Amino acid sequence: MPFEFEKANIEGVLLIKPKVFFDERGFFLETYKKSQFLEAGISEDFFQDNFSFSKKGVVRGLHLQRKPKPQSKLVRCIKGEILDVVVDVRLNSNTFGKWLSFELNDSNQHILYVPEGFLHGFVVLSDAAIVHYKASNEYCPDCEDGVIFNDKTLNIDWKVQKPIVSQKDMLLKNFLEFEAYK
Ligand SMILES: Cc1cn([C@H]2C[C@H](O)[C@@H](COP(=O)(O)OP(=O)(O)O[C@H]3O[C@H](C)C(=O)[C@H](O)[C@H]3O)O2)c(=O)[nH]c1=O
Repeated sequence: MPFEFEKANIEGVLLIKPKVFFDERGFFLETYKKSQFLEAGISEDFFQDNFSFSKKGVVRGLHLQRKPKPQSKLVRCIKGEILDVVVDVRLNSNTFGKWLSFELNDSNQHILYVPEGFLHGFVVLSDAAIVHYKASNEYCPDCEDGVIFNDKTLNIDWKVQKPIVSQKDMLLKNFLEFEAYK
């Protein structure tokens, strides 16, 4: 089976480990397969692919889209290394406010499944990083919400000294002001 699905310590979050086929030319791997992902419980369709390039120390996030266009995501770092962060903000979740971080890089080729109802962000640990991810709904600016990356309540360890953050992300609200996802 080309994929291994590993349950993370928050219900719903999956770390997906593709099988990499090496040969004298280089390597090949599948990065998505409907039938296997369905078996693992990822039944939704993905309607948009995203691609971002970021320099060392860049933090993107913490973002989510609310209904009517919520997004689950399949996140992959195709060049370099990122620390990918997810925060459970689902109403009545017993892990509400809990966050996890995962090192995704072009060596482990790991893919992170981020369900709806999670804030998502990442920081670039390598000189630069290219991130590709699938989203289960199309971009909806009016549905966007988020929390500032360095929120004191969440106290996420981003592992970089001088994060590079967009002006937009610097204006995101604190976690205590954030309305749970329902
Ligand atoms: C997200 C998005 C953005 N844009 C446009 C809007 C802006 O003019 C420009 C940059 O957008 P933004 O600064 O929101 O990009 P990121 O900070 O990388 O946002 C992403 O950051 C974290 C990691 C996420 O998980 C989300 O997918 C997404 O919010 O691209 C689009 O045209 N389509 C889109 O789907």
